Amino acid sequence: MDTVQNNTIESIGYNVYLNDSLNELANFVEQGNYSKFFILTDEYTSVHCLPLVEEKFAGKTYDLIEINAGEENKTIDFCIGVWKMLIDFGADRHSLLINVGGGVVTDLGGFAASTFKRGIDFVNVPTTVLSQVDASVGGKTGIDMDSIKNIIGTFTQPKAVFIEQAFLKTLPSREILSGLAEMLKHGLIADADYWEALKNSDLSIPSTDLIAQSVIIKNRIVISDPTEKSHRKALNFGHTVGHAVETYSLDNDADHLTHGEAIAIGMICEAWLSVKKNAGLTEDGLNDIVKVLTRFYPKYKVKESTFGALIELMKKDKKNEGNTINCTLLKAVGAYQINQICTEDELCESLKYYAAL
Ligand SMILES: NC(=O)c1ccc[n+]([C@@H]2O[C@H](COP(=O)([O-])OP(=O)(O)OC[C@H]3O[C@@H](n4cnc5c(N)ncnc54)[C@H](O)[C@@H]3O)[C@@H](O)[C@H]2O)c1
Ligand SMILES: O=C(O)C(=O)C[C@@H](O)[C@H](O)[C@H](O)COP(=O)(O)O
Ligand SMILES: [Zn+2]
Repeated sequence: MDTVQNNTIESIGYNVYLNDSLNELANFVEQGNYSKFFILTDEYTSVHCLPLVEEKFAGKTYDLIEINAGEENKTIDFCIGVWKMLIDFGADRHSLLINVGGGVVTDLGGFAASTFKRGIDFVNVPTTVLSQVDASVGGKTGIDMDSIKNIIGTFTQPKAVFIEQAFLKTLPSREILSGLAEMLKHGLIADADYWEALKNSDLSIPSTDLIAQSVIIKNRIVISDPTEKSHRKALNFGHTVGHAVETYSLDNDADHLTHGEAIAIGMICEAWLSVKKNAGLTEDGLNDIVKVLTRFYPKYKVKESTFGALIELMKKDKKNEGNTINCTLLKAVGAYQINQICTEDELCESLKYYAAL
């Protein structure tokens, strides 16, 4: 479970396949006893990634469902579109949905499948770094609504995940960096050696070994707490502030932040809070985190006039209980503390710290 064996990582009732994984997909499709196959893509993955998947379909028929690319389309409207297509194409309960894309496709596709006819099987073929190391694994499915990230969703595990490094050749470098933010998060919450390795690696296209290390860290945490009652909140480090900044940017900037860019900002703020609130992280640890994250990610202008709106968004975070804002902080590089209540003033101070860097 904690290692890669035969290019496979075992999760909760399903396997994550690495290397040669599209042949595993072909086997899965061949042996699965499914009545119909559906492939979900977005407008770019249908061009760049679908051909590689199609090669493995060798004669099997499938129906293609395509959504518009981008976070702004991770909505109920596109989900309804997917449900309608499933109905029109005659999907039954023995159908399989194959999500080929980044986190938007795997989140929305997983949600559509987990609710269609009360749930049909789905598998993920993640095509971005972010979806390979994070979104495709662990069973969080969902869509955004009313400017709240992932507010509607389910915990439903895929039947398998097929990670193929070849997809990353066409991925823009900004998207590679977006996924790197979640990899760095995995180091920060759980593995200081991995954090060091990432700092010193060529990350233009992350190696399958680094991707596997991230999946192992995420998978270990998910297995311990699949529905986020406690320790899974570790995977949300950087996301209290990060999701607020991401949503704000989505609603206000023409060229909005990627998920990873926003989480990088959130990780700086929440690392600062970790020191400020004596969670354990040292000043040196904070400086190291800031140095690394500001090297990878361009500075984003967070204006003080937006702090109020950002706090309102943080109040809607799913980790909160009652009226408090609940963060995951760092005990050290490689160790976390969940359920750390932060006041609005503290959160504003952390944003000021980021803004002044
Ligand atoms: N469920 C989870 O556990 C989880 C974890 C992390 C993030 N997420 C969610 O994932 C989403 C972000 O996912 P993402 O970063 O993959 O973004 P994304 O799905 O929007 O993909 C980014 C862009 O890359 C394009 N693309 C995808 N693969 C490509 C390829 N191989 N070549 C060329 N272009 C390609 C897409 O069309 C899109 O334009 C967010 O909604 C986030 O909330 C979910
Ligand atoms: O898998 C998890 O658990 C995570 O929190 C991973 C995050 O990187 C991811 O962005 C997730 O979608 C956030 O979930 P949410 O419950 O905060 O919406
Ligand atoms: Zn994330």
